[in-house]
Amino acid sequence: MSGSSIALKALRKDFRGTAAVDGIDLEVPAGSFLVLLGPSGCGKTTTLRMLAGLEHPTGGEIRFGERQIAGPGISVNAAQRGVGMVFQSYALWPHMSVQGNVEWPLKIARRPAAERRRRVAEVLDLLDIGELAKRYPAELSGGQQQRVAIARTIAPDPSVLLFDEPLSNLDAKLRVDTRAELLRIHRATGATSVYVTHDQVEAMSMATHVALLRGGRIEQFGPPAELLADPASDFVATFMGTPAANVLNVEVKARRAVFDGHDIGRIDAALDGRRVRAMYRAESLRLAGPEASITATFAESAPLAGRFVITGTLRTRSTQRISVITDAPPALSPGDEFGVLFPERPDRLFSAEDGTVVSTAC
Ligand SMILES: Nc1ncnc2c1ncn2[C@@H]1O[C@H](COP(=O)(O)OP(=O)(O)OP(=O)(O)O)[C@@H](O)[C@H]1O
Repeated sequence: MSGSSIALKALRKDFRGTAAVDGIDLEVPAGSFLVLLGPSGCGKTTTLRMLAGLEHPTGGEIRFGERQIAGPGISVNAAQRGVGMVFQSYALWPHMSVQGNVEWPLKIARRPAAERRRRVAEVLDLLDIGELAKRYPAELSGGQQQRVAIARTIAPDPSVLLFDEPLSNLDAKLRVDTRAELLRIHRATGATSVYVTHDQVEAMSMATHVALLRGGRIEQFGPPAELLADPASDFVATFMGTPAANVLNVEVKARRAVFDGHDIGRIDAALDGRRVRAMYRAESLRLAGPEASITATFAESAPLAGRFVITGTLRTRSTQRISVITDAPPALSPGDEFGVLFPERPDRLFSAEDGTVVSTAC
C-alpha cells in the first residue's frame, strides 16, 4: 500500500462543551510528512486520535484519499483505516519473540503464513534488527524495543503513519539519530505521516508541511521554511526559529518606533499614533558596549552553527527578553550589562490587537 492524501474539513472535537479542536481545515498530498506543532493543550493529540479512529469528531470530516473515514454519520473502524500508530511507549508483548511481535498484526489480518514470513523478514531488515528476531523484549535495549515496535506498526503496510511525540523520552543525541531514522522509514514505506510534537526543531527538520496550532485552531499552515520566513502572526514569530524572533510592543510616533520611551528606529508604514508589535530577528540586532542607548542584562550565550546566541533582558520599564546573534563569543558573565543596536527598520509589524501582520514593508 502507498500513502494516501489527507484532508480535514471544519474538523472539531468538543469535550463537555469545550472545544479541544475548533474547526481545522487542511489538506496534504500522499507521501507528505505533516507535523502538528504547538504548545501544550492546543489540540495536537486530539487531532491525531481522530485520525486514528480513537475519538469521533463532534463536527467536520476526515478523508484519506477519496475515502471519507469520519464525518456526519460515518465512522470507519480504527482497524479498517489503514493507519499505524507509533507511541512514546513500546508496549511489546513480553511473552512473544521479536518475530512473534512483528508477525502478530499480520496474523490478526489473516495473512497467509508464507506472506507473513516474507513481510516480517522485510521489515526487520528495514529496521536493521534481523539478528534480534529470536530475542524477547526483556532482552532488548530501549532503542531496540522501539525499533521492534515500529517494525510491528509498519508490518501491515499502513497508508497513514501516526506519531505521538515518539522522541520525547530520548536524550539529545539519540533524538537526532532517531529523527533521521524515522524519516528514512517514512520514505521507505511511502506512507503519509502525521507527527505530533511541541518541538519546533523537530518540525523544521522533518516536515514537508507544518500546522502550527493554538487553542484548537490553525495559526499557520505551510512548508516549515514559510512559517519561519513569513510568519502570519506574532505567535508564529515567537514560536518558530532558533532563537525565535524578538517581538516588542512599540508606539509609532512621527514615523519612529518608540519602545518604553526609547526611539529604536524608523517605521515607514503609515501607522502614526498606533501601538504595534515590531519583530526584530535575532540576526538583525547587534551587540554593543554598555554606553549604547538601550542595554540589557546578560543571561547566557549558546553556540549555534559556528555563531553565538546571546540572550538577556532589556533594562527598560518592561522586562523584555532579547536574543542577539553574534559571530564571536562575548566576553560577558551573567548579570553584565551589554548594549543592543536595533536595525534601521523592524523586520515585520503585527497588530497589537490580534497579532496579525500589519506591514512587511516597514
Ligand atoms: N478526554 C478528554 N476529556 C476532556 N478534555 C480533554 C480530553 N482530552 C483532551 N482534553 C482537553 O483538550 C485540550 C487539547 O488537548 P490535547 O491533548 O489535544 O492537546 P495537546 O496539544 O496534544 O497537548 P500536549 O502537548 O500537552 O499533549 C486540552 O485543553 C485538554 O485538557
